[in-house]
Amino acid sequence: ARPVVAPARATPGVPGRSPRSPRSPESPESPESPESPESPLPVGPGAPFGSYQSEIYLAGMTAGITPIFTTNLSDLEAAAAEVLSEAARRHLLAWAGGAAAVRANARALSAWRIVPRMFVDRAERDLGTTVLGVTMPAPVILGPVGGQTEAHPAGEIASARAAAGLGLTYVHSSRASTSLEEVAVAALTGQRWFGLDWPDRGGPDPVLLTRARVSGCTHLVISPPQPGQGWEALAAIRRAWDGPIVLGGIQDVRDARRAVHRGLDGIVVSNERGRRGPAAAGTITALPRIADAVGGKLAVLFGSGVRTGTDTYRALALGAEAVVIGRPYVHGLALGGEAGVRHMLRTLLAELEITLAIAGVGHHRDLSPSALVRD
Ligand SMILES: Cc1cc2nc3c(=O)[nH]c(=O)nc-3n(C[C@H](O)[C@H](O)[C@H](O)COP(=O)(O)O)c2cc1C
Repeated sequence: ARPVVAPARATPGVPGRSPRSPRSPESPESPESPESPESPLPVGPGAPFGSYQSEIYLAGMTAGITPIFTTNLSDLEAAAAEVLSEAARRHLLAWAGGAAAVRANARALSAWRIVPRMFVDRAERDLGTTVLGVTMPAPVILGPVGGQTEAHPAGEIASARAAAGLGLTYVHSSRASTSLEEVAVAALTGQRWFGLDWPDRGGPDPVLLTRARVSGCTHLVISPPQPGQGWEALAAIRRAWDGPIVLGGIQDVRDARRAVHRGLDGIVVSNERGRRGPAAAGTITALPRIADAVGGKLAVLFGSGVRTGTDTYRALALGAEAVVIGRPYVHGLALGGEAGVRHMLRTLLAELEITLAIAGVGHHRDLSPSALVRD
């Protein structure tokens, strides 16, 4: 069987490293090649997510087409490490020494176990949802990640196109390696939000926010203030942005309540890539209490360490309306450009749908913490 798309690319500038399996002569020129025979079956908004496994099986059986890379998302980071340069690995795999926080997140998530149900007839499953007025085919958002051309030459354009193709929302980072306008043109039909760093005293750059607006970003996702930065900038952000505003980095019930009082429309429960020092507990530990305290008053999203469909299920059961993923789609990008991001997303969504089926749940809005037990 030949691979669907050749592995992303060689690892430039790293002596002694070579891509895992070199591109064969009959492989397409680039992962973005329109001819790349990704699957004989239809893909796109409306394709049932849970059928991806049987699609992969059929494509292999009937056409000799194998998936672009592993469907075991827990192995994705290691696979991406194989094709990335040393510099890219440092930037994309362990962010600013946050490895301890990453491990704590993974440990805390995996401690929650799924409770399988029997005697529940659930033929119909629906992953669709609406978050802050945006209709989504699944509760999964691609979070802001800057500098994505380091993972793959097609960078943010590939990620935004893969998201748009599946109808998922993509958050464009203000530190992206590709401009807002280029991404808008490349992924015109996609839902796009804008990820902004907390501004300095001078307030947000009005030109940047206007460009985000004009290029089609509807919502703002802001990183939390750093030590020494006050809340004053929030009023200026409000004045400069008339759409919904989501604040990231929330880990504490009191901060979540403060976000409600300050009129924010949503929060992301996340640990800021561990930049605030190693977390004592994984971020998921804080989610149930925060969701209890402020759920219904603003949108509660979860965005730290989600790697699989099972992790997504865990976060939804513990009170998140949707999850925000970062590194996993960048690993998919490194391994196969746009097709790699699409494969990663479809694998995660298939897994989520199958996990819901195992748990006997038709829609994730019916999930509650009782759908999990703790080790
Ligand atoms: C290489 C890299 C760059 C990132 N750049 C940004 C950024 O520009 N703005 C932002 O708000 N978050 C940024 N993030 C944070 C992600 O959006 C996400 O919150 C974080 O990676 C945690 O999610 P994950 O565990 O799924 O990766 C970045 C993360 C990584 C790994």
